[in-house]
Amino acid sequence: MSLALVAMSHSPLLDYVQPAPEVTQELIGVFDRARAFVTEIDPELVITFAPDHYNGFFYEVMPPSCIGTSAFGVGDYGSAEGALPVRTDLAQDLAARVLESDIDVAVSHLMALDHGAVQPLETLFGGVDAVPIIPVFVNGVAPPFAPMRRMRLLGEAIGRWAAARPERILLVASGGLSHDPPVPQWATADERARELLLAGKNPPAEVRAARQQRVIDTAHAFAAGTATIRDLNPEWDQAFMGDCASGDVGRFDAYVADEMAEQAGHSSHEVRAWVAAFSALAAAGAYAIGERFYRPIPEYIAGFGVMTATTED
Ligand SMILES: O=C(O)CCC(=O)/C=C/C=C(\O)C(=O)O
Ligand SMILES: [Fe+2]
Repeated sequence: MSLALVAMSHSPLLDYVQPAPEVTQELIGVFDRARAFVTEIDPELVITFAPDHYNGFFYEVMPPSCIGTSAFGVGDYGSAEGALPVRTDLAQDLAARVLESDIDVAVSHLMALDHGAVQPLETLFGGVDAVPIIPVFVNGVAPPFAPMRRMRLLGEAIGRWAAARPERILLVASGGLSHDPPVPQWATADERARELLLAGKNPPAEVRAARQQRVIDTAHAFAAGTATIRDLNPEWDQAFMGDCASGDVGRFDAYVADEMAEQAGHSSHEVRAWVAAFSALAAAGAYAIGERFYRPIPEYIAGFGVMTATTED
């Protein structure tokens, strides 16, 4: 069966910081077009590829990737909280097939999903209950990172499984592109911050509120040109999207983790979700790009991209 894909940046700031009205209008337009694409595809199953921001995955045990057989939203930044409609039977089968193909993916029977995975579902479907999902966590914030080749191989294994299924399947990648939001780093964290990075599940409401306020304050400062985080890198973003559009997923292997952080910010590793999803699509055959939108949006601390694609029959 043919596959379809939507890859899009996310931002915790979508409902918290306002860009210029023309930018907001432009985003409303691109989200409308992405929704129309999804309506046309009418998927029966969505495979989400998304990072986590120390809400579900911690350094106590940090896998490079993980398939969820059951999941819930943590509700950060106003994203949906509570049980999510995971196709447990298919997720278990997918995990077994991926492992059989020599890819070491972790499995979670209780995966916590934050805005990274939930926001695109809400944007594309108006909520999280519209279509059953299989969530795939792709580590995009917590070094050390697996070589990008491993993300390609993971995606290809998932794509081979998906292409053989009878359901209409939509792949949704979430994250990126260049950006450097104030996600705590183990290397620079003090003892208290390290506790959160180690095992910070279910923080008290005031701790979550303080974390979120720090990100919102940084976004205001970044838009005003006074933040100390790395700049967005539109050239890097366009080159990466060009690699996604090329259909030659072997190009992803050339990305090197340290260079990515240097050139495009620490959270540029979130593009690993795009790499896995485009590689999954490519495993089902040649594909054609529909939407290709890009704009750097400092208010969202994001080089913001949206792409759609379908395999050619
Ligand atoms: O404070 C924390 O622990 C995490 C902060 C956070 O969640 C930031 C998220 C930023 C993005 O999702 C992004 O810009 O991609
Ligand atoms: Fe993120």
